[in-house]
Amino acid sequence: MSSRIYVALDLPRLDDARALATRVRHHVGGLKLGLEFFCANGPAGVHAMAELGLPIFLDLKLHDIPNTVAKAVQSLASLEPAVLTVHAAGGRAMMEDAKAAAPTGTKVVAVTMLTSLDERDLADTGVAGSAHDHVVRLAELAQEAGIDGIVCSGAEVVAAKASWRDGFFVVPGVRPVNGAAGDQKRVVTPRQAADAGASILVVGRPITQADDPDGAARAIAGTL
Ligand SMILES: O=C(O)c1cc(=O)[nH]c(=O)n1[C@@H]1O[C@H](COP(=O)(O)O)[C@@H](O)[C@H]1O
Repeated sequence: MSSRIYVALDLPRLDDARALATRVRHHVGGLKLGLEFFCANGPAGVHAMAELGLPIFLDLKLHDIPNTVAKAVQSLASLEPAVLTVHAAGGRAMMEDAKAAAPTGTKVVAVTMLTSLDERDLADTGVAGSAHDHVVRLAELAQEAGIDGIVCSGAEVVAAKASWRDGFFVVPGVRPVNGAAGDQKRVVTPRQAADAGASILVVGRPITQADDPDGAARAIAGTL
């Protein structure tokens, strides 16, 4: 079985992203390309990374009116990403239209509550209640909208999965024991994410900023 670890290549330069991916490719199951990479390199950069032969997770976190998101998804369709993100806060119709516009082989997953936020941040945006309840509510909405899964922290996977057995659960905010959290607030270890039932673990800086990215990826894979 291929690794559940997707490395987040949050780098602006194509050459750097390609070099890093080439180093860690035997310890990861896919490559996640996000806003930083896409804004700098565009669709051509995604095509270039796809040549490495690993599944591409295109993390653009689309969030706009349904028509705009659907048209954006159509514009990305030729890239045929394995996974594509939208924001669950965009609502049911936006998620339905995103899924309808996506290629059949692309999993559309909705970001529920960013792992960089805690309950105080949630309150600041006018949302009362716990992170747990917020994620479970948005997971239900995503499921009703007919998309493939959600992005949430490892702490919420078990609860969200209880009513969505075949959902696809993406867990970022993953840190090895004693790893620096940085801007992430809801973190779990790779082992905790895997045990909770994550379909994919997204790991960025613990690999990309390591002195030995290859060794770091191998070590993380070895804990699963
Ligand atoms: O959608 C994501 O991938 C995502 C959602 C979320 O809630 N939190 C989150 O950190 N991410 C992404 O996951 C990656 C985490 O990177 P590191 O914190 O460096 O491991 C980044 O590329 C984020 O954009």
